[in-house]
Amino acid sequence: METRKEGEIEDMSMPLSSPTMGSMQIAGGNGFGHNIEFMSQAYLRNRYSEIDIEDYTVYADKDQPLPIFLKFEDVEYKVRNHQPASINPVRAVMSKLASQLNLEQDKYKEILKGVTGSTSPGEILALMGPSGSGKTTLLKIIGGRLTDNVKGNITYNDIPYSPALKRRIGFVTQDDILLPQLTVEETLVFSAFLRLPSDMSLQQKYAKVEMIMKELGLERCRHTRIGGGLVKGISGGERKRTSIGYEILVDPSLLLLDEPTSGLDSTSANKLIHILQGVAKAGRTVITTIHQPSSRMFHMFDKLLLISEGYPIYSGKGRDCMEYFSSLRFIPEIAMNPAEFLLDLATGQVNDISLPEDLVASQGSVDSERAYLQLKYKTHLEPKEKEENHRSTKAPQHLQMAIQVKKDWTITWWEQFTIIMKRTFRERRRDYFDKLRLLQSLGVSVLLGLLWWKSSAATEAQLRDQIGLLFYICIFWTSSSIFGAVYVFPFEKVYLVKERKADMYRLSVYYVCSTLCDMVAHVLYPTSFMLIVYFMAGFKRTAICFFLSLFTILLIAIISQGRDDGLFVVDVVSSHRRLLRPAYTEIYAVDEVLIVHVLWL
Ligand SMILES: Nc1ncnc2c1ncn2[C@@H]1O[C@H](COP(=O)(O)OP(=O)(O)OP(=O)(O)O)[C@@H](O)[C@H]1O
Repeated sequence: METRKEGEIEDMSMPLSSPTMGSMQIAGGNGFGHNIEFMSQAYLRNRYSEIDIEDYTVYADKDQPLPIFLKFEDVEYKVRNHQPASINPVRAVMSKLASQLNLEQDKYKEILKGVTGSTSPGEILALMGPSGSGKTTLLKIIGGRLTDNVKGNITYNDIPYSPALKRRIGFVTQDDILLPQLTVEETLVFSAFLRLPSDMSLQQKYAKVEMIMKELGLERCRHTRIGGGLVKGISGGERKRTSIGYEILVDPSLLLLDEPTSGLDSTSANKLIHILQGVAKAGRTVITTIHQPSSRMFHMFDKLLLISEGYPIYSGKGRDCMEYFSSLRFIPEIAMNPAEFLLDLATGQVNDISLPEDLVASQGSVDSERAYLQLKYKTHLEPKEKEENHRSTKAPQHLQMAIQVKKDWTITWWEQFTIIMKRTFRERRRDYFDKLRLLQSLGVSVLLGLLWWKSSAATEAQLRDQIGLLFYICIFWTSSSIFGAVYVFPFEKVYLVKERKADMYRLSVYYVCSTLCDMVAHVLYPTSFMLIVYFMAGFKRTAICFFLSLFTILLIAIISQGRDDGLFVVDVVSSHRRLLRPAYTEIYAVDEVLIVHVLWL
């Protein structure tokens, strides 16, 4: 899809009038919960079917959240069942051909089987359903993170997804991807500095972080490391709240949350949903998956989509769902939390639920109850949803255009560089000053020094001996740098992928910062190594010879590491990454040959 520059659209779409929702600027920029009241009134005036174009002129300002009216219709998604690859090339080609011609339907697993719905700014849409029903998958499709094998129609202000939307969508994933060595405060501050508009002062950005931490109850653990894996850090609930803070900090227009309340006690979960309500009422569209909300929480959702094995069985207003199911004669026989009742229906566990007579008569099994509910959804609710989607007025043209506008970077390349540089250094500094690493480097240098103790280059055989040592040193520093990158990158890959999906910074910034930061280690260790081995081995004791040798080794270490970082970065972003892998070994081989030649000369 064509993406245009912001300025062009502003000129084309409408004359800029002064914002009619003045306090929204505060909400978009600095405020968060304070002007919710005012915003909610503005949005109540502008429900989907009665969009007042004048009221939206404010979004021409790039820092304002753009209202996103989301519609999805007949969304289907399937994945290919894993099968061992055939070693017979003819069979492999046939299988590929058959799959392309759709002849192998049975080899696909259907995850979503026609989901329809819609949601508007100011609303919270809750996706409910048992584990494995397809909630996360739907959320990922809506967030533009799953695109292959997706069928159906998903529109944002009546326009299909485009990468221009990346920076308008906040996605809180189930597995909270946060850098483990940073503290909670550092995590939020770096995110604020990277993503909040440049016209906000540093104080305002700090104040916003402060406010989010207060709202989410993160003050007590602000100086605690995030942790993860073997690093001890904050609790699971605090981690979840930090992830949410990380996303809502930048006021995304569309906020998607995957199980935000998992790991929280019921009071914190309620508080969190209150916060999400505030975010929604301030003009954002919020979609959240949720497993088992308390009845209090349940009533805070504006819309509900109940999914059972990839099929929707209810969609509509949360408060109407009990009425809908009782109209179908599904009535709880004991007092039940509505969420519990809905999940029982979606899983087919209907022990304490009275069933409609026609279903009882047909000797209901678990599957027949679900099939019954799916059928009822298809006949009663789906046509209504589709009709509503089609009947509702099209989003105003300027909103349609604005959605295609790629937001400019909030800060310059240099500003991104300084922030990412600081962040990378803080994240990796423990590795750089690792005692074991230092011990290894010094140990090897002393060992080599002893083996080549006071060697001389008087005869050809002795010279060859010294060249052997030089060769060993080159190989040692090449492989050390490779392993440095191999150990760091797989861990950082998930963060890089996540942040790239949110379009947080330029890829070149990440690459330059990663390479420059690692230079700390690639200068410190080889220098101390060379200081020992050079003099113990009795190489020429002239300043020029020493510094040239040191310079060569530093160059080898830095180039090896920079090249590996580069290959890994390309590996992450390239769609032809498999083709790259054979290239790794070839590049290394050519590299080593070059190094040896340089040394010989
Ligand atoms: N790439 C894939 N390959 C095979 N199966 C997949 C793939 N992605 C998802 N699935 C399957 O699709 C189903 C739905 O997964 P999804 O993560 O959307 O469920 P969910 O409703 O979010 O579950 P939970 O509440 O446990 O997170 C699951 O059965 C899962 O195993």
